[in-house]
Amino acid sequence: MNFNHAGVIGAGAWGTALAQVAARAGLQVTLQAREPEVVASIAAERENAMFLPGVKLEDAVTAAPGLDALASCDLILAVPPAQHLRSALMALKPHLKAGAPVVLCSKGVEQGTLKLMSDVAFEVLPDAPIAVLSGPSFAGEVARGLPTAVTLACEDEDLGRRIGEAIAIPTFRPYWAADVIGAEAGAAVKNVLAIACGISEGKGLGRSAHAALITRGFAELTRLAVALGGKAETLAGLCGLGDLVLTCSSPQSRNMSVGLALGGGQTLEQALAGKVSVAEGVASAPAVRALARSLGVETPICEAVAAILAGEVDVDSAILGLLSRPLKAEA
Ligand SMILES: NC(=O)c1ccc[n+]([C@@H]2O[C@H](COP(=O)([O-])OP(=O)(O)OC[C@H]3O[C@@H](n4cnc5c(N)ncnc54)[C@H](O)[C@@H]3O)[C@@H](O)[C@H]2O)c1
Ligand SMILES: O=P(O)(O)OC[C@H](O)CO
Repeated sequence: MNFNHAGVIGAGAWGTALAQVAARAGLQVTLQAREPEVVASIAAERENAMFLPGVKLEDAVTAAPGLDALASCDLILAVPPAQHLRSALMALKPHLKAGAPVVLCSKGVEQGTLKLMSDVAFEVLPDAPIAVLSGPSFAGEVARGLPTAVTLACEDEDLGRRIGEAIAIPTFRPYWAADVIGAEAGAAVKNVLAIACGISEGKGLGRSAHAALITRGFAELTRLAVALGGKAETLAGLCGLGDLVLTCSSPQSRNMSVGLALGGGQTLEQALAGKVSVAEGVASAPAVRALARSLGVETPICEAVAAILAGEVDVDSAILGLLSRPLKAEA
């Protein structure tokens, strides 16, 4: 089956950037937007002024308010915030074309159930082929045509390859993989670690601390992913190390910027005030902590972030706690 018409659920920054990529790859694209003003601004100005201002959208991108508009799509890109994926897929279900693959692009763990995005999708859409797209990719950069590469994970590797080829353009290079769980675990945990790196930066702890945090964070991320059934080699790729390095290294990251604000002395409420964009690590941190504990996996950095966000500990005490941990072998 060739893909001709992509439907994108969620016209936030990333949904809009992916719509742009798919259109540049030659697909017709229907972009479902919850906000009437987003539908209107795309129709009138060819721009998503609310979530991705300054990017002129390709003619092949059409915005629509309802998921019924995706009924003829042969490829779905699901891009709502992670905590809303379940409700979005339930709303999609009556309109989903038989056999159309659903590519999960949200990064997080569902609160309450502690499920990865693919577990949620398998529950809601048991008959749909599922894939995961993840990797180092800031929406603004991708939409402006700056280059990157991502992981396209699908248990059916031939389908993963065909989806990857359908949406690839020279500046957006999907590499396929079979390890869906590894790809998703990397995506969810890196957002929590980016908050930690932001805090370190906001407190002025220096470049050495930053590098040490990324490295020990990568060890946590890999341990948890492997305990969930992922492969360590997947986490060494774009959806793990690649995305971790990006998100932990730039204030363009919403997650890192929340950490920067916390490290600079703001409360979580102040750090999130006035933001239209989602910082997924805030919602995922308690879920990642609970998931790791349930599996007996040590994740001290994620634990510290979850405790700070929950107001259980202040930033300075959390840092002291991490620096006072017993010394141990590195590997
Ligand atoms: N922005 C990026 O650079 C980027 C890159 C890769 C992956 N992602 C992931 O993509 C997902 C979406 O992020 P984004 O940056 O596009 O979002 P965004 O912050 O730009 O926009 C928020 C989105 O949430 C939607 N929304 C708000 N409340 C909702 C609800 N109750 N139900 C359903 N949708 C609701 C809005 O309509 C909007 O589409 C996240 O999981 C994020 O981690 C983002
Ligand atoms: O802005 P963030 O922190 O949500 O990160 C965006 C992307 O996930 C980076 O790959």
